[in-house]
Amino acid sequence: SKRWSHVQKGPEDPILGVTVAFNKDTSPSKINLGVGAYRDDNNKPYVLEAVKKAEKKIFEANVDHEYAPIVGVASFNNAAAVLALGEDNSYIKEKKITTVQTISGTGALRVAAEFFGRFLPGVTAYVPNPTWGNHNVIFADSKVPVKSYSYYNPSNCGLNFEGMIKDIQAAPAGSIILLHACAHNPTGVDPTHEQWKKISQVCKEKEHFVLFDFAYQGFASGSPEEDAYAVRLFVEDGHLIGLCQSFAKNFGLYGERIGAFSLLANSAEEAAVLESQLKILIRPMYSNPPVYGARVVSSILSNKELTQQWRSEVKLMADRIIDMRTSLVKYLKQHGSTKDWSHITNQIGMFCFTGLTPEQVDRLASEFHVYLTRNGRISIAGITSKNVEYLAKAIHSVTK
Ligand SMILES: Cc1ncc(COP(=O)(O)O)c(CN[C@@H](CCC(=O)O)C(=O)O)c1O
Repeated sequence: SKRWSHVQKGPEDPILGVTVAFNKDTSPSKINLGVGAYRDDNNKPYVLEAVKKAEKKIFEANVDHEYAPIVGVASFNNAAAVLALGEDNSYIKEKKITTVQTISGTGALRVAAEFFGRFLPGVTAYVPNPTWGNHNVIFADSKVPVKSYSYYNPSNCGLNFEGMIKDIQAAPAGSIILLHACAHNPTGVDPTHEQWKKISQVCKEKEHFVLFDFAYQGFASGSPEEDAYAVRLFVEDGHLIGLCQSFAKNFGLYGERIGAFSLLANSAEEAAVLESQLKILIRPMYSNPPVYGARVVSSILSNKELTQQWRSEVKLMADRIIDMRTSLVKYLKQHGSTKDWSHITNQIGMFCFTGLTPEQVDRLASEFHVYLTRNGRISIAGITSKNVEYLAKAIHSVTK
């Protein structure tokens, strides 16, 4: 039959497609700097000890496999909100917040976007330029108009703060402003504390709705509290924020698809109304979320020792990333590069926006078997003490 003959073959995803190309490469010196997934110094995925201990407890508890509620595992939802907002947050204490478990961070963003499409009709979402590629598509597929605000300054590989403020001020009052809470993807450039205060003030003046994408808590600086600085500042300043959380990177639970979406409200009654509509939205989308990842995260965060173990491990991951940044710059200099690579160590989190052109990126793949996204973003986690010198030589070769 000709039923599907009109369907066109689509392109690979710009990020996940890099792994497809990497897997096809047979060179022993190939390096994958594409997908933002942590690897240890042996380039292996890292299963946290805290996760292994939690899994043992879950196994020994002989749990069943019944459905979770539409909103997910309650103990996880509460733990996720407490981790982001803090133990003594008044919205949590007064139940002026609704949190639903989602299919990881992507699912949190999609549920949020679908909710805005229904209840903020015609309101435009503003995302940073550049941002995680999926942001634009998630809003577009949810029928939420999406535009960009200036964010990155290519001339110094830093923040275009003036441009960001100007664009946020120029957006129609009450727009949706998406902010990366920490470890901006793809640039690795975060506002300073002072700049966050100004951004908060401008969003308040314009009565914008602020949606935080919080995909790397603990992973950026090594401190979950430091990484929550912007989120907690905005709540302090009175913003009733939306919050999308991913537990993929900071708990190493990528494939378990564990995330959360929270909305702060004026009252417990309003929070309950919002939750009722979130349930109506989720039910026909995926009905209810998978329980395993929620059980692992809530087992860890409800246990002092496991939480302490997690904190030390997320700091270990963050510190290794920071070490690789320093090491890459050292070898670039050692191998004769005279360019300014200070942005590699100034930037924070999983990614570095190198400034490499698409043509230089193509050469790294074809001549040196080094794979990264064409916008010049590298996932630092793909760098190890064994391949960092080879990488530095390759980057120097294509940039000299
Ligand atoms: C800012 C941001 N938000 C949300 C997500 C969604 O992560 P979940 O796995 O759905 O929780 C990512 C993951 N971005 C990484 C991982 C690969 C991908 O999904 O693109 C990346 O950009 O490489 C992200 O970087």
